[in-house]
Amino acid sequence: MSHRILLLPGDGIGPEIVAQGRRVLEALRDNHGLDCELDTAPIGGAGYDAAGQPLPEETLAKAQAADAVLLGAVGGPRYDELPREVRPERGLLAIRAELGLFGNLRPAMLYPQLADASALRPEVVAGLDLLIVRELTGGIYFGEPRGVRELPSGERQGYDTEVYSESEIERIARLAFAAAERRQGRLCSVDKANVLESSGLWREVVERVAADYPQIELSHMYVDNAAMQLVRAPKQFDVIVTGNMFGDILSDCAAQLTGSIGMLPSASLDERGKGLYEPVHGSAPDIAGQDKANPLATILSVAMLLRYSLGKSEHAERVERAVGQVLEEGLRTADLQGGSRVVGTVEMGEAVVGRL
Ligand SMILES: NC(=O)c1ccc[n+]([C@@H]2O[C@H](COP(=O)([O-])OP(=O)(O)OC[C@H]3O[C@@H](n4cnc5c(N)ncnc54)[C@H](O)[C@@H]3O)[C@@H](O)[C@H]2O)c1
Ligand SMILES: CC(C)[C@H](C(=O)O)[C@@H](O)C(=O)O
Ligand SMILES: [Mg+2]
Repeated sequence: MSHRILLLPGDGIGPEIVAQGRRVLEALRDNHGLDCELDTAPIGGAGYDAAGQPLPEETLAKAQAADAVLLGAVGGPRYDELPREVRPERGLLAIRAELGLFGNLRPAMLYPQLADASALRPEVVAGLDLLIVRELTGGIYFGEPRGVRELPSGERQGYDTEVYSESEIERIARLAFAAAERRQGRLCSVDKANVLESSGLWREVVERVAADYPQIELSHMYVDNAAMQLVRAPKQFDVIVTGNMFGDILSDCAAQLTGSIGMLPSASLDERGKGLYEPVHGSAPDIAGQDKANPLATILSVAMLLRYSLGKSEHAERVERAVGQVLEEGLRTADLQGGSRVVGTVEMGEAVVGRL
């Protein structure tokens, strides 16, 4: 059966890095028996330019029909002054919501070859392997009401609403407990239960779900402490489960532990395991169009796509091994310290393809 994979390059460095992800898929198809068909559609600013909407209807229809989606990144200064409902970021939020992608897996793993590329001392990060499970379709990103209103004084006030229902908390908790079962068996739930009502309920529901996973060691941590602990002693974590906004922030923080945000892949999954895969980083307008972007987060997202949506773990391991090998050989894009040779986006992609 041929697997239908939809590519959504997006904006900024998105097209450059997705082009390298595409080459990896094509090489697996042509040389390693991966049966797949690739299609492309616009999203974000590119969607707005093509169809006046950050998530054109045709793009959504193609995504719904695909077995898996690979996305680059969206957004950029050209679009920052648009009304909020047509901003590129809204397209990304809409596709996550429309496809029901509530479970966002963001692994942060340090390749041993990058131990000296981290902003932290090698002994603090050596062997780092943690997984952030971020709730992706709820919380303050989607809560109503929100807007900007005028107070009686005439002053304007912006407001958003953090909301989590029991069922939303329960399903992300179950995903995280199941992930911890396949790993080291430790789960840390991150919240702000000392202040927020929604976090109080979050903690209560996570505790309730824990009864079904007696073999998992569950702990709770406030988000401010979690940010500090991630930098102080990141190896204490196995799996972290948290809400949408806390997960967004903590995953950028965890990215830097691995050497660069250009190294972090992610998978966003629905109830049945269908998924969208994307690097954790954004469209990096400061380096777009210069062949400087690190394509490895996107290529590692391809590996996650192969493993989770296509059930092709051997192909996934082949990709991950090839990434390890190019790093071992000393190749580095400019965002990564160390190594013996700085290469551009295209050359890094070619090198990975050459080691598959
Ligand atoms: N998933 C997404 O599509 C996504 C995620 C985050 C931000 N954004 C959007 O991207 C735009 C820029 O946001 P930002 O600057 O806050 O975050 P960013 O992640 O795009 O960039 C932050 C810094 O990291 C660098 N960087 C990011 N990815 C890199 C890569 N692959 N290789 C080398 N360096 C890399 C950039 O050059 C920049 O210095 C905004 O419009 C934002 O909304 C999109
Ligand atoms: C661009 C933005 C909507 C997005 C988010 O906040 O979820 C990004 O930062 C991410 O981490 O995927
Ligand atoms: Mg983010």
